Amino acid sequence: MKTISIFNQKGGVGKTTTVVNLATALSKLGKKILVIDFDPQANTTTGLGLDKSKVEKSIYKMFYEEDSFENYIVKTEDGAYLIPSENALSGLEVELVSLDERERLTMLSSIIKEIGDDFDLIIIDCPPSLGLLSLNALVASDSIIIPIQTEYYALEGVSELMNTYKSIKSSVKEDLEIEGVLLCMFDGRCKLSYEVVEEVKSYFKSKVFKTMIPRNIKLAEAPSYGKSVIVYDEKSKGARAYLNLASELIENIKKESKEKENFKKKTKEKISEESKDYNQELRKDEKDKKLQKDEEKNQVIRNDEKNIG
Ligand SMILES: Nc1ncnc2c1ncn2[C@@H]1O[C@H](COP(=O)(O)OP(=O)(O)OP(=O)(O)O)[C@@H](O)[C@H]1O
Ligand SMILES: [Mg+2]
Repeated sequence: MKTISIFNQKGGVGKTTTVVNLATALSKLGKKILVIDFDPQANTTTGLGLDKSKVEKSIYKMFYEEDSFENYIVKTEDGAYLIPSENALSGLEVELVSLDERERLTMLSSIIKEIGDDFDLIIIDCPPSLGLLSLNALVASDSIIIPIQTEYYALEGVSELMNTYKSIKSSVKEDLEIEGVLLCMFDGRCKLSYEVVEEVKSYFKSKVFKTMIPRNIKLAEAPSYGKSVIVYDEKSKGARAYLNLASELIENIKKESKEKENFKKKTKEKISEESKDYNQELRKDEKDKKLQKDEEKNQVIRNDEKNIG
């Protein structure tokens, strides 16, 4: 199981649209996906068909109640599972401040650990800020997907975002990875969009997903029906783009885990090779010592014989 945060402190770049549609697309491809809406705006919650004013068992409540985690998970009509949010979650930011530094950052991690290995993937929607809610989401994640809107100020705030990422990596979560950078709301008729794509690629290099999300009216309409675009209009460009992204992500994760396995295997082989060499050397050393001792003994005997003679 892997946990991925969809993160960019800039507002309106396509985080929630990506969470809702990527999660649904992955479910459609047979994966068991849990979405955690960790934004007090609760747009993912409504986008997946729930009335946020009627939510009782939200992620916010999970921080205070003793109930078992299954009771907070809802199966959405679009196929993914969801732990919903509610506006009251914004209060958590203030409440976390009173905790000690480590606990303040690891509260969501502890909750996710309880969920265990029930899902193939957990996807977290983050609020548009670098506050404690986002930091908790990053610390709880194995990797992040950074959606970037292909518009004039696309890279604005990216250095701040990268500084936050690096500071989390060097303090609490050494192995936090960038899963990929996703170009959103791409407009093929606009020259500027192509320029922004080049700019983002020269900054993030191979980390940029091959799939780009086009600006598509169906993507904007679907949330008002409480549906993902995959269910709202499966043939739309938006739906196809998120289905492609889901396949690309699955391939990347497969590749990554193969590489990790190979690395583990190679390290194991290297260790066993080294210990073999070491044992051989040890045996040779012992043999040499024994030969030397034998030689010394023989010398004593020879001397004795000489003396007797
Ligand atoms: N590819 C797209 N084509 C058309 N509209 C889009 C697309 N992606 C997102 N939108 C629309 O743009 C707006 C912002 O998108 P979204 O809510 O996903 O951004 P966000 O990063 O989650 O915002 P926030 O920072 O407020 O949480 C929404 O109205 C959404 O419907
Ligand atoms: Mg959002």
